[in-house]
Amino acid sequence: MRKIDIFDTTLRDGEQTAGVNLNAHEKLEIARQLERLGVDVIEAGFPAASPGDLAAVKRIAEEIKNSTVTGLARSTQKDIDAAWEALKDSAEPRLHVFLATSPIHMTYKLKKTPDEVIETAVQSVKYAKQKFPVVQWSAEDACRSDLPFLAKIIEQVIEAGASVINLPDTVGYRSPAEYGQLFQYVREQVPNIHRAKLSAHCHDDLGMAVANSMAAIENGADQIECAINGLGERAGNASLEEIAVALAIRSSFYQAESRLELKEISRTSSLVSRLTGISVPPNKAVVGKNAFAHESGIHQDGVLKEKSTYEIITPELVGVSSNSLVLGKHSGRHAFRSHIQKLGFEPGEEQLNTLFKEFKDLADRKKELTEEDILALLLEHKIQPPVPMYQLGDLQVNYGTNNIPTATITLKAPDGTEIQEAGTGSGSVEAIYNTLDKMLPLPVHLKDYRIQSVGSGRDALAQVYVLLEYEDQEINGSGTAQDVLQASAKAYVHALNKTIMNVQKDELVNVSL
Ligand SMILES: CC(=O)SCCNC(=O)CCNC(=O)[C@H](O)C(C)(C)COP(=O)(O)OP(=O)(O)OC[C@H]1O[C@@H](n2cnc3c(N)ncnc32)[C@H](O)[C@@H]1OP(=O)(O)O
Ligand SMILES: CC(C)C(=O)C(=O)O
Ligand SMILES: [Mg+2]
Repeated sequence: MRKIDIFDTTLRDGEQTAGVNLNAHEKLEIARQLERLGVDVIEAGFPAASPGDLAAVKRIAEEIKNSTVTGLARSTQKDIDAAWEALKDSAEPRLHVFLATSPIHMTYKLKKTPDEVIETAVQSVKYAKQKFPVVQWSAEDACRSDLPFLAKIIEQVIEAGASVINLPDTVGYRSPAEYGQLFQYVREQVPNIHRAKLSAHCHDDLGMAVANSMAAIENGADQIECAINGLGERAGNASLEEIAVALAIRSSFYQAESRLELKEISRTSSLVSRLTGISVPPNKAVVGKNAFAHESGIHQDGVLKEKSTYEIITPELVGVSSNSLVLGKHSGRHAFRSHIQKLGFEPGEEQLNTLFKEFKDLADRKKELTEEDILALLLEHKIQPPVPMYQLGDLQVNYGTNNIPTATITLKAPDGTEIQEAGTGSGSVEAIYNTLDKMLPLPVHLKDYRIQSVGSGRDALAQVYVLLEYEDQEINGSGTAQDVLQASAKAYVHALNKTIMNVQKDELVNVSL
């Protein structure tokens, strides 16, 4: 199996996404997460761009030790000096220096002849090599360059000391087959290419950045440059998460793998989305909120019977706790039954048919069915969850920046008696959950906690979902209230009630219609 180096450019090309501007603190936070993700190289910025970017790259280079840190520079002494200033204290100082090689760029942008471009490239690599042990050289717009000229300049920059050669598809122009051929051509026509690693850097203007990167791997690329959530100039770069998972799932086809900690992917994507302000489209592969959501009845039935029928990636692989079966107008009876069973309801076959018909009618009228809608449907039909149920009574939470958060809770037991308890936690929600654990001691473990608003506006309801682990089962609970702490308590009590019901399953009484 070949090892592919993952070169992350979220903090450089990714930051070139229109509207994105990260400060040094935010960049450092992302760099730490990229290190946890296990990327081989972090391109932390463009030190000559601004004093702020130089300082950010310097901070990252000083702190990050398990990934190599690099920075970009034009082929000028000033840019290379700025990069050295930023990177000299990193574990293995590495420069990324570039110069355009296509006739369009050389003529109109650089206003240089091809010979002048070769001379500039060679001089910049030689200058960089006096400082940096590792120099990566990029032929900007390689994909629209004259091939013999490209081979000639690559040979000379390797001679000058470059040990990584990048062939960027700067404007996202090539098809996968063509991009693969470019790698083959360079490998065959550049006599000293064995002295360098070959790198791919693809843009998504025609939606082919990931496919092109994979084609480069098939044709001998050793390193792939990519960005979290596919961020980058214009339509963005190849997205790291898609390449990483494609390599993991299809490693036998590509005969290659990365060293990434894939379970960090979801967390990394969320962090980058939060700090850049660029949200991830729901249908985005691997990290979109729908990537593991099944909506249609036939798929849901398949997944309930055997997940691999419709899942080639397990959610756990990339750090997502579980898949989800979304109830909507395309859902079928199997998913509907499974959903209401998880809510603690056990309707008979006839009840199920009536409920399912009403559910379909409702789904035709509403875009998205919430858990509250389903509960309302069940209660309308007087299908009661089996007893016993504990009900949340009084809830009081004491919180102050200098105090230990304390919760005092009253629960109404199924026999009508009231129990009261107080407890503390490191935050208000934890104080509530620690108190409830004291009141209803069960060997449960909180696996997931999510909060969202129902609708928008300052008066929107808070909806909390919790997922508890009890022995080998997962039990969810939900609660809705105007106040987030009350919704949190309700969700936990809901899940604890369902856990108790599971414990006492034999004694359960189903109330019929
Ligand atoms: C494909 C890519 O993603 S390349 C990276 C793109 N990223 C960025 O540009 C972000 C950071 N850039 C910046 O902050 C600024 O552009 C700076 C500080 C680098 C330069 O700013 P300025 O000096 O004001 O120049 P400006 O950006 O307007 O123009 C670019 C100049 O660099 C030249 N240039 C472009 N690429 C290179 C290169 N690889 N090597 C040397 N010179 C280059 C251009 O020809 C132009 O030169 P000119 O002024 O003689 O016409
Ligand atoms: C600087 C280079 C590598 C680049 O971002 C590109 O060509 O797209
Ligand atoms: Mg780029």
